[in-house]
Amino acid sequence: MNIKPVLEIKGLSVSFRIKDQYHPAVDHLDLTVNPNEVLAVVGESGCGKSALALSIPQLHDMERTRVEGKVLFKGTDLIRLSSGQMNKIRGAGIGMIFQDPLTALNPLMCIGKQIEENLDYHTSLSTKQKRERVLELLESVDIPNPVRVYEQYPHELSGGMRQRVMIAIAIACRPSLIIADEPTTALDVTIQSQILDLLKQLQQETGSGIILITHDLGVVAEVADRVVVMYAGEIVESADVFELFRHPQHPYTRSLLASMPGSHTKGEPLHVIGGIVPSLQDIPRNSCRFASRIPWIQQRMHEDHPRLSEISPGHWVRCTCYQHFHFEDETKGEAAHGTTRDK
Ligand SMILES: Nc1ncnc2c1ncn2[C@@H]1O[C@H](COP(=O)(O)OP(=O)(O)OP(=O)(O)O)[C@@H](O)[C@H]1O
Repeated sequence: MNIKPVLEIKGLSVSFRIKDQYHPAVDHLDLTVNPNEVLAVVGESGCGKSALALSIPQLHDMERTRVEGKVLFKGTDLIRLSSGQMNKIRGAGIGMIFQDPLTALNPLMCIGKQIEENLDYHTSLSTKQKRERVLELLESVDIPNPVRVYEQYPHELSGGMRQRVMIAIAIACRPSLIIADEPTTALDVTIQSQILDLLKQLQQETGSGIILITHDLGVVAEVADRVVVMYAGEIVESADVFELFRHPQHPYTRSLLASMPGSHTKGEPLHVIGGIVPSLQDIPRNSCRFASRIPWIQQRMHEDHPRLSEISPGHWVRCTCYQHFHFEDETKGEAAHGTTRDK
């Protein structure tokens, strides 16, 4: 069966202006999200995940940002839409959930009215129908006592409850796509798990596609169907979640996985590859962007202008360096290079 993606991103570049020059934080990126699918985008801080997330609903400050390529939402290129056209899609076709509901919610408006605002803008429900729909939404995100919460203000709710409200707002108009940018990062582990279960359950009920941005591989393992690993503005690996966790290939993916609590042998320290994500001006644009963090791999083992190659059906990896990467070489390599790392 031919499934039509809800989101197709083609050749997307998002560049920020720094001292009158534009530097891509997302660089010629392609990805698709299908209905009924949770696509996780992972990477360390500074890899370009939020730059990507904000470019879908066109939320960048266009005074300082250049967005190029195609962002096709059910076939319509969002980059080409006017702000009026975009407003109609934002909140209706596309729902958004961000890390910090306290800044996203209006502190002066009660919860019920905030959810109703979205319905006001995108539907023609009567006042009575709107209230009923809001109570139904609060119930669907497992908020106890929806009638009371309807009247409450954001500061009266716990972090987990506020995030449930954000989810209720995001799903209010039954969007085909939900963008969740670090939705559980601010929450403690038990609540995190409940929120993720809720997202997954709602997604299964509505058939929407979710793009889940996170730095946390534990979150990925819990809910994702497919995973895209980003490094310095590029996808370095993408695969089905099981394949990625069982057969990670790119040195960056492998180091992310090896640094996950629970992934290492008992009693041994977590494995962490040294170095940091380069700043935008320092990203090497024509060679392997991860090379400087694995200096024990010789330059000739890397590709010039590395491309994504499909190494097994649906499993894509960038640069040939993955074929030469072994963790045990790291210590030898460091000795040979005289490099030291923070302990
Ligand atoms: N408005 C901006 N102006 C200039 N540079 C920016 C701007 N926003 C982000 N950047 C830079 O773009 C790169 C990607 O940032 P981005 O926030 O997308 O990363 P991220 O992976 O989402 O990290 P985090 O999880 O910390 O948000 C970083 O180098 C960041 O410093």
